[in-house]
Amino acid sequence: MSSYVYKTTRRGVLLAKTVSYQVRLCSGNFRHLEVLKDENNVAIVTMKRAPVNSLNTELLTEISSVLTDLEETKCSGMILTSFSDKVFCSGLDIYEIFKSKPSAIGTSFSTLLEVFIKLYGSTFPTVAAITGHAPAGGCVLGLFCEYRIMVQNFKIGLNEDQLGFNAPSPIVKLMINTIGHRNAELALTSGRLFTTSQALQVGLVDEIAKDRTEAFEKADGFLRRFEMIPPLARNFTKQSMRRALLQDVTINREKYTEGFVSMISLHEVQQSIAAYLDNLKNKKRNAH
Ligand SMILES: CCCCCCCC/C=C\CC(=O)SCCNC(=O)CCNC(=O)[C@H](O)C(C)(C)COP(=O)(O)OP(=O)(O)OC[C@H]1O[C@@H](n2cnc3c(N)ncnc32)[C@H](O)[C@@H]1OP(=O)(O)O
Repeated sequence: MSSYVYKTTRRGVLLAKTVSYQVRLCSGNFRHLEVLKDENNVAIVTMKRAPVNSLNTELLTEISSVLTDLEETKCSGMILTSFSDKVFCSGLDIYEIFKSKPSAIGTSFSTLLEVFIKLYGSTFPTVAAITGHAPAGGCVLGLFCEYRIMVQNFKIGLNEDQLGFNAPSPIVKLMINTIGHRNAELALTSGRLFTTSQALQVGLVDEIAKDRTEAFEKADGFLRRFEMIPPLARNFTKQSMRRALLQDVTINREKYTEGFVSMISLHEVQQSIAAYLDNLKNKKRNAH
């Protein structure tokens, strides 16, 4: 697995080969995350759960705990990225929702909602540097951030319908807020995965990068936009734009979790997930 080092430039971060100025966050000891901060208090959070950053409860809990830490240490911005140059995040760990106990499915989903509340509602600006594919929960993580920069020639989208279940309503709303009702309906009902350039066209991502380095330069550029904006004003505006969805998920977290568990536990849904997994394995076999 590659280990990346980030070099500080002006107020942001650039991928670099040499060790430099940044400080490693000491407050957490993470198995699946690397968290670096530059001298301007910008955090680079790199998911590194090989091979494809599938979101199991452990990784989600680590993300949640980093977000708490970043709030407490008054972080001035965050870049969320992946160790991989092929996959940003492959979504929820399918093996935690396939043939699993309802309690395990519930814990995984409820932790995802906790991440939503902290990431979508963060006081600091957030940007996803999407260095590879981002299906389902991978796209969801990107949507929780304020801005998405995606490396060319990958796929992103909410393909839940392909797995046999529907995307819960908060994420449908978030998708509508991002790409509009018509595009969201067409995309969600077919479980569509967009190529990077299609995603840009529809507004699912904000910028395209040719590679990881450019994605970081652009992420840095996004965070620098706020240098002259008083953080308090920025945050009030952000919270007012996001309040309705945040309140809904905060108040109804248990209800949404129960709904997700019931849906995933249905026999037909489990059968669809099994077929989807077979298909994934066959694709891999045929590729070799
Ligand atoms: C307000 C908030 C509301 C939130 C609502 C959220 C609603 C629910 C959200 C999400 C649901 C989900 O995320 S379900 C998961 C859906 N994920 C996918 O459909 C992705 C499936 N994977 C792929 O398409 C591909 O693996 C890939 C494009 C991501 C990578 O392809 P690549 O060719 O590089 O790698 P492989 O396919 O060979 O995979 C390698 C290895 O990883 C295993 N794998 C892949 N994805 C997952 C996964 N999601 N969970 C667990 N494991 C996964 C794959 O089986 C391979 O394993 P083996 O090497 O053992 O065969």
